[in-house]
Amino acid sequence: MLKPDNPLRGNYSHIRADYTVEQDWQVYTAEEHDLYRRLFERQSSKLKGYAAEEFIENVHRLASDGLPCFDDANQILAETGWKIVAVPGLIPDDTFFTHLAHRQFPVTVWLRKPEEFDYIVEPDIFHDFFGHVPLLLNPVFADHLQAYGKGGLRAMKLDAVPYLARLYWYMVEFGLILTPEGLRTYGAGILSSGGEIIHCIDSPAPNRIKFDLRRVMQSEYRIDRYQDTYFVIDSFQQLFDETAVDFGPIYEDLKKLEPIDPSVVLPSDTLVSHTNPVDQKAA
Ligand SMILES: C[C@H](O)[C@H](O)[C@H]1CNc2nc(N)[nH]c(=O)c2N1
Ligand SMILES: N[C@@H](Cc1ccccc1)C(=O)O
Ligand SMILES: [Fe+2]
Repeated sequence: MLKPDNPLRGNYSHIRADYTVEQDWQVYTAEEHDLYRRLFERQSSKLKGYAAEEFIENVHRLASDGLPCFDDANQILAETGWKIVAVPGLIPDDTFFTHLAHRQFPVTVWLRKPEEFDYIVEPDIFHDFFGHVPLLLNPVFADHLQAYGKGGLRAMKLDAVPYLARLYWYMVEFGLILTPEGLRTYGAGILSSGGEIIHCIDSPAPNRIKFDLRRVMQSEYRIDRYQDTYFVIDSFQQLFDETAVDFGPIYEDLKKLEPIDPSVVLPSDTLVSHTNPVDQKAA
């Protein structure tokens, strides 16, 4: 569970039963604060015209000089009834779902190394905090994420976690949203990535398909490269409403179907084109 070469490893003297730890903010080095600052500045400069407005306004409210202090962020998050809890890395599914169901978002405490500036295989504090936390301040998205946590516990009982995990992947991590101003992203996996934030909006290569719950939950994904396919919502309210239905019968149907390859476009898919005016974008 711990990252083997994690420089903070020695400070997780106590991992609680719910996999939370103390964020020992004093332990971060000046080099780590500087690295976080550079990651933050690089990503912030790319948000305009690429990130959803709901993300941009809240990322600035949570901004700190260097690594974020979770206690400080929690003062702001009280507004939507969420809080951050510190975790040492990826935690078991049931624990993760339980935290979300209680409006607690697990944020990894350790920061990537300088040589991992552009790419990291597991979530670190930059991905988790910069990518995920701002939208916890959006009331509709915040409610969706709690419902997802409750749905996760239910999916475990129904032997359906892989279907639900695809929803998280294609929405919370890699989701696009079609706003009146143009196509934007709200997915944390994209927002914390220097390359994919531009790619997902501007590149002619990926498929951009209108959100369809069953289609998403039937679609496989790749974790080791830019996505072949992004799914596009019209609003967070749409995401909330269309996932508020009983997934039980849907899981049963999906268990009888073959998964869809992530690079495939089906005749039933509605494609969204990337037609954003260039002059709205960050330099
Ligand atoms: C299916 C489930 O949503 C997913 O695998 C979970 C598991 N544990 C996790 N643990 C952390 N810290 N962060 C995560 O995003 C996840 N994702
Ligand atoms: N409606 C889902 C729960 C859920 C809500 C929102 C997101 C994901 C899952 C169910 O019946 O299991
Ligand atoms: Fe994530």
